[in-house]
Amino acid sequence: MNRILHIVVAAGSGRRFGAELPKQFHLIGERPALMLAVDAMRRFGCGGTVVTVLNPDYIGYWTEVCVSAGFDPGPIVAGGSTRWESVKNAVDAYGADADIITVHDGARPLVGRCVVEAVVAAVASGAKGAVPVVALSDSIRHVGADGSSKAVDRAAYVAVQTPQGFSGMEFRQAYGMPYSPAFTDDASVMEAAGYDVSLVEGSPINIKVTNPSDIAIAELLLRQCND
Ligand SMILES: Nc1ccn([C@@H]2O[C@H](COP(=O)(O)OP(=O)(O)OP(=O)(O)O)[C@@H](O)[C@H]2O)c(=O)n1
Ligand SMILES: C[C@](O)(CO)[C@H](O)COP(=O)(O)O
Repeated sequence: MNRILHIVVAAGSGRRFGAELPKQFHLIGERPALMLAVDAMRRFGCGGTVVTVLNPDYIGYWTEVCVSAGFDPGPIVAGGSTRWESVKNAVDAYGADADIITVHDGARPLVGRCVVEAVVAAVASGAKGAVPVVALSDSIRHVGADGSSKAVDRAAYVAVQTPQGFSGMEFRQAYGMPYSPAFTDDASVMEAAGYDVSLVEGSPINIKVTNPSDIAIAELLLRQCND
């Protein structure tokens, strides 16, 4: 049987969200976004341990929120100043013997069963990495260094979501390599280490809370999911 580690990264400060309380702690309906994200990985993640990565300044706060909601926070790891460092800290602390490691944004509270299971199944079937993607619905332009822009073929691009899943051995090796500012997600870390990543179907509902208006959108989507 595969040993699975799910890492939920939630150590960001939410600069674009712009509130004093980081976005992952804001309520979506009745529960904080992070609680929904952790709960989804527990329910849909095919077993395994769910570890949450937090800024050390918020570990006490989050533990209190969980206790008063009767929610088990599970293992918590201190994050770093980049998403890459936050993931690395969790891999170093809990990933030594995991066959499959997934990483999910604590700011994606609405991830559903189909997406999580598709990611885990792809890795369990031999993919070194699997990422959920969705088609783009806006037109896309390439912007040059001089500010000029040119339309590009949007069919050649997809938008990437989380959770992203990986074979444990290769993931540990990839996260043993030096940091690059080009790493925007875990698939880019794996690719830099020479591994191919497979695509699975994501979901338009699996949005990342990034700007304040995303809270209202997430609440509407959550209500729709529960109807
Ligand atoms: N040092 C960091 C930075 C980000 N994250 C997490 O990675 C996910 C995706 O990052 P993003 O949406 O960029 O969150 P923030 O970094 O908080 O937002 P911003 O870039 O607007 O500051 C979030 O769940 C965030 O908490 C993390 O664990 N550690
Ligand atoms: C990991 C991610 O959510 C995949 O789309 C995304 O790359 C995070 O980007 P951010 O700039 O840290 O929000």
